[in-house]
Amino acid sequence: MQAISFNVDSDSAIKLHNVTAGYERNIVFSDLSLEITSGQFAGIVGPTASGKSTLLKIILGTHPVMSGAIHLSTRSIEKAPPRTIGYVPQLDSVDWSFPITVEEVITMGLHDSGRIWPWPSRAERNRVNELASRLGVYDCLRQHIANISGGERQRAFLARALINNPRLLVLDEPTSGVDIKTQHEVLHLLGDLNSEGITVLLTTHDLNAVASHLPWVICFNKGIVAQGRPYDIFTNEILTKTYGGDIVIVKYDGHFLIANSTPLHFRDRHP
Ligand SMILES: Nc1ncnc2c1ncn2[C@@H]1O[C@H](COP(=O)(O)OP(=O)(O)OP(=O)(O)O)[C@@H](O)[C@H]1O
Repeated sequence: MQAISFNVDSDSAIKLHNVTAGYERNIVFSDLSLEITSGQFAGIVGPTASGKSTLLKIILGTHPVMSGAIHLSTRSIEKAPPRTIGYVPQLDSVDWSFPITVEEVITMGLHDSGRIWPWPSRAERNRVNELASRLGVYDCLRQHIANISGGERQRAFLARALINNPRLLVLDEPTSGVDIKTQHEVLHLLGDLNSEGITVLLTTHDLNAVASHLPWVICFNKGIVAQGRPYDIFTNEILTKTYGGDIVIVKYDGHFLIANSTPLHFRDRHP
């Protein structure tokens, strides 16, 4: 049963109430309640198969919930709700052999309601060019999507997600498969979009990127383990509860670094 409503008066961008979701007989999470306030920049972290993508899919409405309700805000999205959510999929799931240029990828994000012709209008073309310039892929517009770098692909898909001026941006692992510098650039870009008023919700496996770029984190493992500011939430206890592994947190001078195992030589000296 899918129960999604669009709640005009709420300050929440997303509200889940007692949601149970999964696949046939595999219930991934049950009775999940979660609220993401409008204007939030939040990251969901958790081990593989913990249900992060499933959570995004039910928010996007591409996967049904088994029970419970989802409320999405609002103000600007009453007329065409789903299209005001921009979505960037996990790029691992994209078939790069598909014959499509960067320009076509971005243009595909345009919804076709009310359009007389199947091709973009001059204004839409200008918007594609403007977004491609802003995201640094203007020079790649005519190139095949297979022939650009991982960072450029991430930016092209981000441009596609932004083409309808969404108020909510949902991204599945935008920091995977790119180098550290590109990860920082992508997260800076998302921070800039967030400061322009777009609510951003993403999943990632990169705890250090979350720690240094995001104001809010949700530790998730088939349910919410904890949520809050990374500095408060990334404790040994919470991360061990989330990942169940050997996690080391080094805090120094207001900064911190998270490693997923203790180096062997350190273990030998500190058994
Ligand atoms: N289409 C599907 N059909 C059946 N089971 C699925 C499907 N998609 C995911 N699952 C199962 O649901 C569970 C949660 O998967 P999900 O993809 O939400 O996890 P995740 O936290 O996003 O993992 P990762 O970090 O590896 O992307 C897993 O056990 C997975 O095998």
